[in-house]
Amino acid sequence: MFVTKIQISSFRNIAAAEIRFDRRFNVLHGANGQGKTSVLEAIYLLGTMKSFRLAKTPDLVSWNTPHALLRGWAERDGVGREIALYLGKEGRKARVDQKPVTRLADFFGNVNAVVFSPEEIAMARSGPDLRRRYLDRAIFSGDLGYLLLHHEYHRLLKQRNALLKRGSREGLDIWTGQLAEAGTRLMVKRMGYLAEIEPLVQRFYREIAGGEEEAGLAYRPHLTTPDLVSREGTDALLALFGAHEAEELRRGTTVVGPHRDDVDFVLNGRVIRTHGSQGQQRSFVLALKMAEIEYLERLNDAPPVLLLDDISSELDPQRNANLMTFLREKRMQVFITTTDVSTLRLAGIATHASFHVSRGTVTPL
Ligand SMILES: Nc1ncnc2c1ncn2[C@@H]1O[C@H](COP(=O)(O)OP(=O)(O)OP(=O)(O)O)[C@@H](O)[C@H]1O
Repeated sequence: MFVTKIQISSFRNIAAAEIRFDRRFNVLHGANGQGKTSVLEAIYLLGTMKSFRLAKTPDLVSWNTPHALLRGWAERDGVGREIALYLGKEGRKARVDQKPVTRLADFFGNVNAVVFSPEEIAMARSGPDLRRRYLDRAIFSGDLGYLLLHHEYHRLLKQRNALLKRGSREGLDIWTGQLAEAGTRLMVKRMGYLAEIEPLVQRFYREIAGGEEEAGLAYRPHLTTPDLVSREGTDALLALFGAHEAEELRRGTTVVGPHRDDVDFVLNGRVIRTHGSQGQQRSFVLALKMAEIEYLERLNDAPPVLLLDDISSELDPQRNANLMTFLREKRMQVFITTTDVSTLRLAGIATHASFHVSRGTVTPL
């Protein structure tokens, strides 16, 4: 899977750019705030319709312009696709090969992208929201059914919350039943994904950090346990909703459920959020990203593209070297931003393209 070219107009601080990429390594360098991350963000949007910086559409459109347009040319198994994404007042509209996208399945899968950025490293020490968002994003990228299920769960949650806000018990059981059903399927998928990637995380963690520490991923469904969720069908969630119904009616919102789940990153049985050093936290997230790449490669028979946003400042020379070895072996397309090219170790990478980014202008070197 490769992105061969991208055209950007009126996006963030980039008025207009056309960039032809190398199929292996692409280095974007320049000072802070010049637009490097915006190029990665544009590639990610063409793959997922979402910003990895969690930005809303108006944040993405250049100030004082009505809309932004992104176009990308991607290639997978020798088949080329042209993907276009319009960002404007009416929201986001996509076309693939000039045809409007009516089914999400026609859009997703053309560009699978994995991001590794300082914000991702922060999730090892943050509250549950970032880890849950990471988990959801990682599952979406290989499973469109999960994306649809996630939408369904949140649609039901909104409806149920509207009812709770009115303080009405009428019809509540029906929404509760549907929410428990969608929620349980969501939780089972989360568990399945974590079980698949845990051995990969263990392997990569050992390769990065050396030593005998055992990395683990412990799913923490909100106020229940994984074994209850898998054993009892929807009973575990129904029991939770039942136990909290009075509180939910009082507060006018659904207080339990998978929208509050967490996943613990664990080393030798200890949660690294509270017990890990910064070095362990960084190694862990790096191992997690490598596992995500390996998983997607197995699933699609092709590795995703990797967006590395300014990570050399986060990784020490040894971890940087381990990452580069992994990338050399993977033969995947990589986009990397940096303020300092000297920190990159590109030796052994057969080809690469470099671009200088300054005030929203991208110049090939
Ligand atoms: N909607 C927008 N319209 C115009 N400019 C914007 C918009 N949103 C952000 N900017 C500006 O665009 C620039 C883009 O920064 P970006 O994050 O891409 O830079 P960067 O080169 O990756 O920097 P850093 O190394 O600090 O991450 C910033 O200076 C920001 O103020």
